[in-house]
Amino acid sequence: MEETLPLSLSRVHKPLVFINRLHMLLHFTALCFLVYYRLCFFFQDPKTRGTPLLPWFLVFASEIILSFIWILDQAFRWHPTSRTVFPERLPKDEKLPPIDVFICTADPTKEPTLDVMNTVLSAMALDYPPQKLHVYVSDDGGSPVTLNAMKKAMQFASWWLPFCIRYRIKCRCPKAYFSASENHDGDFAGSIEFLADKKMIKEKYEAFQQDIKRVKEEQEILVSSGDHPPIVEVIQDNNSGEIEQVKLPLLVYVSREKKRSYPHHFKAGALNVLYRISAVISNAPFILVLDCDMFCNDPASARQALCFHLDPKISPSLAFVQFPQKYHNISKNDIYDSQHRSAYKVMWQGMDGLKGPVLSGTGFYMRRESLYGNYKIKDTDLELQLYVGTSNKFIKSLEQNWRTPDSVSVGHTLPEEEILLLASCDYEIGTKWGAEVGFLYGTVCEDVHTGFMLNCNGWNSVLCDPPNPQFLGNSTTNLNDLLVQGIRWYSGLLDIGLSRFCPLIYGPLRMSLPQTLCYAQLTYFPLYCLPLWCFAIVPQLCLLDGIPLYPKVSDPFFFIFVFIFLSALTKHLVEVLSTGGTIRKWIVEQRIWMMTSITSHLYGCLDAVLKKFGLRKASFVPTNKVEDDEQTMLYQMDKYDFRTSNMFLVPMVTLLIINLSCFIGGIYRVFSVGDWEKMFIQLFLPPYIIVLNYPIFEGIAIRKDVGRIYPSLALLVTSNIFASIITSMLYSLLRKV
Ligand SMILES: O=c1ccn([C@@H]2O[C@H](COP(=O)(O)OP(=O)(O)O[C@H]3O[C@H](CO)[C@@H](O)[C@H](O)[C@H]3O)[C@@H](O)[C@H]2O)c(=O)[nH]1
Ligand SMILES: [Mn+2]
Repeated sequence: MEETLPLSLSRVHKPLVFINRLHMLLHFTALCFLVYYRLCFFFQDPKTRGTPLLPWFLVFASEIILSFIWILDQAFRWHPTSRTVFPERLPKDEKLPPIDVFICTADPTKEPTLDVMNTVLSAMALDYPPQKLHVYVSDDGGSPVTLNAMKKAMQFASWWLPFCIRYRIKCRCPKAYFSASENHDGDFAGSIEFLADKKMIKEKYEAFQQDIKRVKEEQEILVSSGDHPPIVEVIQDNNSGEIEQVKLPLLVYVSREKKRSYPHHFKAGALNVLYRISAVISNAPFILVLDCDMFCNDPASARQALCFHLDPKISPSLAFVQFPQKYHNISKNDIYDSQHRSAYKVMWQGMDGLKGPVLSGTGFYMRRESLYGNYKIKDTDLELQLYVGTSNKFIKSLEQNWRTPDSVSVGHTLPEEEILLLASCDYEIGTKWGAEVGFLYGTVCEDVHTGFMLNCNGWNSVLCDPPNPQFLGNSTTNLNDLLVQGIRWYSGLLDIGLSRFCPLIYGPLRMSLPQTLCYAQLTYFPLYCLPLWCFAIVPQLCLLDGIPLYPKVSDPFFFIFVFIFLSALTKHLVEVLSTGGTIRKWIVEQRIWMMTSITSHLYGCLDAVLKKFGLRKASFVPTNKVEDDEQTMLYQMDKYDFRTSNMFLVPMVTLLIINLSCFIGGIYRVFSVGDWEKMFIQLFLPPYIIVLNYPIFEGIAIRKDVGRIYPSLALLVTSNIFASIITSMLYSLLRKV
């Protein structure tokens, strides 16, 4: 009986499907009317139409781009699905497969070593047989600080793991456990023995913290963005813990070789090195990938993921199980939408109902075999060498099942030539690494690209989103980090859209239409910058000059525009509310959409285009993960922290100036001429933009705290000059053409 029970169930949200599709139909019909209205203009007699061609064309083009992205967006709402897992129905521990965990870190100055070690410890403490768990850390900084800290972490693990196991601790990231205001210590909460052990472990953790501090002080932090040799070391398990002797998972430090003259392909390159090295050490069939700032908040994720990977109905074509990214540092109103609500609460569910969610960089259990590319067992050794490189051990691993890693010499820098070969920077030259094998290169959004290609090659994925967050990361909670990270993402995403893997061309023959549209949305939504810039300038300038761009109030088409506007806003509001958000969250998301579109989307697109023409090199600046108390406080108080570069502030301030001045000028003109009926929508637009972006105005004119927009001469002069140039140039152009 037990064996026939399914390991997981999936459920389609039927009422949601109905509502979504009805909304699509209505909204789409209205869009068709809009296009009809705009097109009619071009067939009117130029003398009687009363509006110049250029502004009409610009606004129409913007509406077309918005509608295009809207259509792509609907694919996520076509077939939303969610899943439930039953890990208690899994086979016994002896029958479970081994798992390799990959953790990437790059820069100990931006990624606090203590936090990285907390991630490592939380992964080692997963609820899984320890002899079947192997944790590999990739240190792209090649820093002795990380290596030495790992040795300390291993010592602490020999206390921490037995404690977690004995008292069935739920949160096994020590930092999170000790800083939580309340812990669900379960049955043991009142036990004297537990309390004594907890006190003792807390002291050990404090000592561990001090150790890390000392390690940092002793070794001056040299982040070698330059050259360093490969180092692979298995960390010694002293097993000094006294609570109970338990076996600890294997812990391996890997710093791949770097030379300035060789491309290192950022995180994807680091993951591929781990992928090869782990293949010759443990070769586990499943791999958990974690960013260094994303700890395991619940030890159950491995078993939950196996509910899919071990399900004979799902597993043959299953590449990975993705858990949504969730964060521990989100405030109530989340003024930067740091949690990416729409992505992880709406879009991924939608993709799960198609061919599966896109790979999201961290928090996923990948099947090793799915990254082998198109290799076939019958390939000769020579062919395989051209494919995966010259390491015979690695080639052997392709055909071999997993093995227990007792053959490696623990505690030493691994002497094995072969392992160093696999971590060397020229290993991949002339092979298919990054093109067909492993994590793919060519964009800094390696996750989306790899996930897309897996889906194209026939692999599926699933989303696992249990009520208790399995992983918790650190999200960007200040404007500067948010926008800098945004540039990288949007540039990386558009890279894919502009490459030969453009989803709209590469996808349709390889996957269903809705899934193709989802990927197209992910790669093209940075194009939001074009319509948003247009809507922030063109209707406003036309208002100033009395050029109507929208139907007048008495025109039946007026209601089409009102309907589209309200329908989009209402749909968004309903989604925010139904995914646990508030009306304030809805406003915040609208605002952040505008702010990021005119800044990081724009710069991201420019970056991608320049890269396409070979005028810029790809770069991956890791996000800053050092917590700044002042910044955190501003975020918690819902105050934007405008301490960012003028590169971001100038566009915001410029557009604010244009909107304010055009509104004042426009009102004055409308009152003197009395054509408010014709200009109604254009009169509405600037105050809507200003009110929604009130924090920018407040930041310049009202706030006095550190996070305000400091009215430096450079900022004010540049913004005013930009505003004047845009106004004067466009103003005359829009009237004439
Ligand atoms: O050359 C590099 C650069 C970065 N990293 C690591 O990559 C991870 C992600 O970098 P982070 O700075 O945290 O970037 P985020 O923007 O927060 O990451 C998101 O976006 C990335 C793609 O741009 C994905 O890879 C991540 O999984 C996803 O969480 C971190 O663990 C870094 O240590 C490296 O190992 N080598
Ligand atoms: Mn990150």
